Amino acid sequence: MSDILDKIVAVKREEIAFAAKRKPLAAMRADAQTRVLTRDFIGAMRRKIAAGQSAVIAEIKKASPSKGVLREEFIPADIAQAYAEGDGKTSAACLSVLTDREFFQGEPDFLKQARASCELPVLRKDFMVDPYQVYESRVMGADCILLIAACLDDARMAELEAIARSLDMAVLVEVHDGAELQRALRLKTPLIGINNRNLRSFEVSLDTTLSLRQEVPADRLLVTESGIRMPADVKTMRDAGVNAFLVGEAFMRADDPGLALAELFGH
Ligand SMILES: O=P(O)(O)OC[C@@H](O)[C@@H](O)c1c[nH]c2ccccc12
Repeated sequence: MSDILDKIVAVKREEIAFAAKRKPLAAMRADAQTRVLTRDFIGAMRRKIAAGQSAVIAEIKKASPSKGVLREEFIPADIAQAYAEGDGKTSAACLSVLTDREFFQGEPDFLKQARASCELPVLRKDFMVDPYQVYESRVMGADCILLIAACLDDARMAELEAIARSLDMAVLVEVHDGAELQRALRLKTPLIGINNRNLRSFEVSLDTTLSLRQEVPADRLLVTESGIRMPADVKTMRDAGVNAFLVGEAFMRADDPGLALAELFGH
């Protein structure tokens, strides 16, 4: 267990084994297959961009392993509504909800509550390593899942993507370096996230996106993730042709996350 990512993955495997005792894979899969209608995650992003706006995936995250608790009063339904409304002019395209308990103090119920309180498509933000979690995501109500390239080999990544697609969920594949990006580009999904935060050291640098962006083909939708805090950060990205963002902490620390979003992205 050399670093935090290995530790997280180990905990995930334990959680999956435990959950599968109560509800076996076959039952979870069958349940997932009865669910109807996801919300169009990629469409919601593209619509914002087509309107000349930034496509913001606004995150609902109580705590993080690097920063601890980010927000004391934490009511996912209220935060989701605030994001969906913004200031009436500038608002979120989609939501991201942390469901990991151990490291981010998240819960599956947070996703359900957030999704029920608005019309935005929702990304389940967790560490996917097993098909079980993909079926479970669909049962939770997720419209999109995150696949972190650093946690997955090629075969597993493609397998999890195929399951997500078969269940009508979108996939955001997350990378942090050129090698991971090349692996991600072999998937079918157009949604490529470049995480400015190194998940092993927690160091954040917006140069991660700026230096990798040219390697992302124009038919993919590049999402810059983490460390976006100021209007100047947004401008730097937009000037570089990056129009999609995943933002958490800057909103979680604000009294009104929806107004904070409008302040950061309204221009
Ligand atoms: O809070 P920030 O710096 O705005 O970052 C949001 C998001 O990118 C970050 O929460 C994140 C990106 N990839 C992840 C993978 C797992 C957990 C969390 C993340």
